[in-house]
Amino acid sequence: MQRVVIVTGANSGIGLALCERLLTEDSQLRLCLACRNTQRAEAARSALLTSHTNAHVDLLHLDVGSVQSVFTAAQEVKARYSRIDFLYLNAGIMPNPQVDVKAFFKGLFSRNVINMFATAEGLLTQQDRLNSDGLQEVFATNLFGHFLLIRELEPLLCQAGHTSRIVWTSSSNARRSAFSIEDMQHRNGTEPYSSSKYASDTLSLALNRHKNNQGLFSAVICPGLVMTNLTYGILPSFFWTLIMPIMWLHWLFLQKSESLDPRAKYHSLTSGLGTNYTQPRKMDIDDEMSEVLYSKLLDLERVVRGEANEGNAANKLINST
Ligand SMILES: NC(=O)C1=CN([C@@H]2O[C@H](COP(=O)(O)OP(=O)(O)OC[C@H]3O[C@@H](n4cnc5c(N)ncnc54)[C@H](OP(=O)(O)O)[C@@H]3O)[C@@H](O)[C@H]2O)C=CC1
Ligand SMILES: CC(C)=CCC[C@@H](C)[C@H]1CC[C@H]2C3=C(CC[C@]12C)[C@@]1(C)CCC(=O)C[C@@H]1CC3
Repeated sequence: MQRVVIVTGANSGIGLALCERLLTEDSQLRLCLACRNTQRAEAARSALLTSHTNAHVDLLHLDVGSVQSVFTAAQEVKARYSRIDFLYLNAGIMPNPQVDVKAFFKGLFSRNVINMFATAEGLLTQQDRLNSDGLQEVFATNLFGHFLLIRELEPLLCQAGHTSRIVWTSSSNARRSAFSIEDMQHRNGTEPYSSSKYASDTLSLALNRHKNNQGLFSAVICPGLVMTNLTYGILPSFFWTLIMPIMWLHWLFLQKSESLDPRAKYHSLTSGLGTNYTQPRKMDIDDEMSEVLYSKLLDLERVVRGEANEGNAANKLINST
């Protein structure tokens, strides 16, 4: 049977590389690129069709950071497909990143140096803002839009006798201490990216608890450090060339293993000999918090559905979540 795969943020970076790989693994796929920028999406589709001439590649307009766009895109998906096999939740932003250079040099000579290179702990802050729905942009894009998409697509994801999978592109930068359940949108901090990625790890756990019995399974992956538009937004490309030898040395310390566990994040790594492999690592998440987050997201979903139906002002949202 032809498998249906949807990838958000598929027009560049990791999303596009993933699509390339998926078509190499299974040329019969029905692959749907869910992107907000139509021009870039078309360019991505053409590039994929150049290397996979007979592939079936669809385009879907989706701005995952806009509630209305998610609802419209989900309607379109339901009209096009009767089920979804894989939903890759990959779109993500890190707006206005700032590197704390002082902390970097301090970290370089500390015992925490390996961890610093792997997770950027203490090094990176961002400037977030409210979007037109009245939500924090990073939370809305990296987490909530994807949550709404899952909720809207449940009829296609939870089908009797069929297994569907959700895969979140998380990050080693996801950190418990950057996330507060009282402030899930991260209105008050300076690490919205880290917070949103921790929230997706936690949400994945709750989704597994609530949906496994309906045939829906959620997994979290960590791509490591990849040179994309996102990383070029942190440092210019010549800087990356300069620090690459240090970054590469870090990966030499990583070892190989394999399993499948809803509490593990699957890290994509490269050994010192250049072999690529995946390593599951336990996530710092717990059932209780994942349950609270899940119910808070459901509350927020009810609010935005009310907003979408009534067309009310965004201010209500800000006060109620
Ligand atoms: N690069 C890295 O080292 C790491 C990246 N990641 C994660 O990988 C994922 C992909 O990022 P990466 O490939 O690096 O960076 P890119 O900036 O190349 O890709 C991000 C993708 O997300 C899309 N996107 C952003 N905002 C929206 C939106 N509102 N609606 C729809 N699509 C949107 C972008 O589309 P557009 O062209 O329209 O902007 C683009 O296609 C992200 O979730 C990121 O957090 C995780 C760990 C490390
Ligand atoms: C000389 C100087 C100022 C070097 C700074 C190095 C940092 C810019 C990198 C060290 C670890 C990197 C890292 C990321 C960004 C760049 C670093 C902070 C990510 C946060 C990028 C996006 C992710 O999702 C995870 C990455 C972890 C490691």
